[in-house]
Amino acid sequence: MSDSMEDINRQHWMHDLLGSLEVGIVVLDRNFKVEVWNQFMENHSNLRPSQIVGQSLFTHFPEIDAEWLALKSEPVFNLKTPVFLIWEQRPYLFKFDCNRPITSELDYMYQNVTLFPLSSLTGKVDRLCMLVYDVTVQASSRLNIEGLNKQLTQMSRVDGLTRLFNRRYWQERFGNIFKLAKRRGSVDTAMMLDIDHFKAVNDTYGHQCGDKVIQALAAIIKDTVRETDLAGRYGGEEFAIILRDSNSDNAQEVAERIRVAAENMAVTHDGQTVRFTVSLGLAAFNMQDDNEMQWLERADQALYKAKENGRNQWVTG
Ligand SMILES: Nc1nc2c(ncn2[C@@H]2O[C@H](COP(=O)(O)OP(=O)(O)OP(=O)(O)O)[C@@H](O)[C@H]2O)c(=O)[nH]1
Repeated sequence: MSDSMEDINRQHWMHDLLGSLEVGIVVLDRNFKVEVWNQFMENHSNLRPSQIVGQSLFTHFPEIDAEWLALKSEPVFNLKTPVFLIWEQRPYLFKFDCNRPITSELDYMYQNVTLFPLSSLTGKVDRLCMLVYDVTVQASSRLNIEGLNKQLTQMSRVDGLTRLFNRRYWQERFGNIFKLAKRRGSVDTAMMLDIDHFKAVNDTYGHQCGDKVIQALAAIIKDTVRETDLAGRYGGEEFAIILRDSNSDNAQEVAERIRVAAENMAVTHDGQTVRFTVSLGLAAFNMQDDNEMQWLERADQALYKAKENGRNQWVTG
């Protein structure tokens, strides 16, 4: 075979090689004009090399931030070092559809991209090569795991029946609020509340009905407190709330709102209407408290007094 035939032959199988790679290969000049566009890129963009070669990359892909890419490519041209663009920082460079609708919930192909210099015989770098890797499967499983971890963390903090914070997590957060209050002298008020004669609800209507009453009270609490307040299920039918930036007067208003809402709430169970009331104890943060439990204890004492005084009321300790 002659040398020129050998050359053509080589070009032919090199072309096949580039075409069969499951990686995008793009060669760009310093002005981001496309010089090579392989089969992978064609398959995913629906642009044949004849439609894009010789044209600016940005004409066809306006989603690519030209300034940003120029900045990223600087070390490739000037320092002759490769640059890696990872999906965790930017999910994709080319907005290609995800072609794995069954295995992935992601809308677009996630990509890792490598940019490396192509030097001429004289060592000058006038072109860079871009390798585009489809990492949708890896990204999808990583995002799934992260999502599951978030869910697990959430589940470990929240009480299943009421969706309020459970006692363990509430206590942890309460500890931090106390430390902050001690440092800043914040105006926060602790509130303990408990359903009156709840045992009778369970005994009369059954445990399931009791659960519904607990849920109804939790809903009232969620509706009444601010997002910045800390509300948790402290025990069976006992709840604890830290009302942030609330002095005794503000807290009494909140307490009264909860008390009235509970009194007016009708829970239906097996065709029967169940009514209930709550008692509440309040204690504003006091610099003299040595620890958070002393503060909460004052709210608990106030709750005890509210029970003693006849229930369906709030008392400030
Ligand atoms: N349905 C239901 N009942 C619960 C739950 N946790 C605790 N309890 C019940 O709540 C009742 C609490 O009763 P007590 O502590 O005697 O208080 P009470 O009957 O509300 O009386 P006072 O608080 O004095 O007004 C008990 O019967 C517990 O079994 C729960 O998650 N669901």
